[in-house]
Amino acid sequence: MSVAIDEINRVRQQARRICSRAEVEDALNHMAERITARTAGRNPLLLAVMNGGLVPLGMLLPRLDFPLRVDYLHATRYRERTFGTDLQWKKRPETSLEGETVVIVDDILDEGYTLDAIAAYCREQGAREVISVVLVHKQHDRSNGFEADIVGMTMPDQYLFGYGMDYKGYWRNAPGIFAVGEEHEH
Ligand SMILES: O=P(O)(O)OC[C@H]1O[C@H](OP(=O)(O)OP(=O)(O)O)[C@H](O)[C@@H]1O
Ligand SMILES: Nc1nc2[nH]cnc2c(=O)[nH]1
Repeated sequence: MSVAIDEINRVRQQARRICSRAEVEDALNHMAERITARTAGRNPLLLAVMNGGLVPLGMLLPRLDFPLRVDYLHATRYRERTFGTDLQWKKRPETSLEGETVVIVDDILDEGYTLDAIAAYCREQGAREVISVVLVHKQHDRSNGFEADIVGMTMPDQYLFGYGMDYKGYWRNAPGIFAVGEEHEH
């Protein structure tokens, strides 16, 4: 998809900051404590859900001081748009999941279909336990009912970017969590 860089800059300028960098860092600290309590000593395999899971997992790793391994998978429903459709698998994890304690890490749980399908896949592959972790859980009535085990923050029903979450492929790097203005939501 080609997007005019002017639009990308405008979206950032017009966005509302929902969460500061310090607030996100604080949420990451709490998430790391909960992941540690749940999985330290179990030799877990952490899976980043690319692309958005890259940032929260990268920021969690130095906060987790026990033996663990890291792999990734790539599955996407939004594909750089602001609405989701079918889940497309681009890459399955390389590591065998048989008998593993698997920790799936993603940036956001919105309608729930992405993590639901990934957790189901991990179980089908023989994972011993599957723990899902998200930085953000968005609140609305369109959820499929899937709940993550560890949630950093809950957020209102707006299209968000920053800390892994993109706007048309951009601003995953934004230092905070921002809601795009309504004029850019679709
Ligand atoms: O709960 P859901 O409504 O299923 O949506 C959540 C998913 O949407 C985003 O991924 P996206 O498909 O945008 O791909 P990305 O990770 O490359 O941004 C996000 O990273 C989650 O994986
Ligand atoms: N960037 C981004 N990706 C999403 N995927 C599902 N919901 C969202 C959202 O609000 N922002």
